[in-house]
Amino acid sequence: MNDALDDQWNPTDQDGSPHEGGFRARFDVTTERGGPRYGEFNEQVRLLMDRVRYACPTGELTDELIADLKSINGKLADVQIDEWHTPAGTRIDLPARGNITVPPYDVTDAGPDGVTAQITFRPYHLGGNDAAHGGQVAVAFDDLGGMASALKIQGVSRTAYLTVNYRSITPLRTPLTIRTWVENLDGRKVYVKGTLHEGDRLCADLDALFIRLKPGQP
Ligand SMILES: CCCCCCCC(=O)SCCNC(=O)CCNC(=O)[C@H](O)C(C)(C)COP(=O)(O)OP(=O)(O)OC[C@H]1O[C@@H](n2cnc3c(N)ncnc32)[C@H](O)[C@@H]1OP(=O)(O)O
Repeated sequence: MNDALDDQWNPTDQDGSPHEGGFRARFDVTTERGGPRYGEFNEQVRLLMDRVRYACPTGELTDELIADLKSINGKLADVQIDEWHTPAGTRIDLPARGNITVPPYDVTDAGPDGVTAQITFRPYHLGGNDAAHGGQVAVAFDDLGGMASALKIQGVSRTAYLTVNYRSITPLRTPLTIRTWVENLDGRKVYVKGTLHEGDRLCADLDALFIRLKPGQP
């Protein structure tokens, strides 16, 4: 990868400190970065992906959309910073902490005993036949399984394995309940379980292992 590309994907850290490992033990969460309408901005991006997923534009409209998107991407190119200071991932007041790459969830309960959240898979999370893509269900379990691990060990861990059993169809556009909790701790090994329900119906369950990172471990 050349230097220009490397800079594009790894913008310089704002405070110049070296990365402390796979995830930083501490980074500032916020309700302010991106401004008071950042949540609305997130929603527009999600809506864009919903519309793109089901759109069949004419060639002329595709030309117009490319021009519009180039303009938007140009504006965003001017405000790139490192991952530790972006609103996406640190805006704790927004669904999925403002991270549009994760299916939007709202945490309703979180602590050392586990995490409960309401999650809604969007139209753009389509796998097929109006059901959620299995990989998107795994993304949700990874994010919230990682959160359960972090809250239990009060530290950072990485996913070693993540097994998802798909028990029944996971619907789109429907509020679902997702739960994750630490089942067992064995040294650095954090065994996490999880469930995804529509009402009483089990859609999927999780069996995962997270490993607590050693100081400085990438
Ligand atoms: C709040 C926000 C949450 C966001 C959560 C998002 C989480 C993520 O997506 S992380 C990204 C995906 N994961 C990765 O990229 C991880 C890549 N893998 C790695 O970095 C390393 O393999 C890592 C860190 C998992 C383990 O490596 P290392 O720290 O050297 O540990 P290592 O000594 O190999 O293993 C520790 C123990 O775990 C066990 N172990 C490690 N991997 C596995 C595995 N896949 N299956 C079973 N056991 C395993 C080892 O056998 C060992 O056991 P014991 O202590 O009994 O001998």
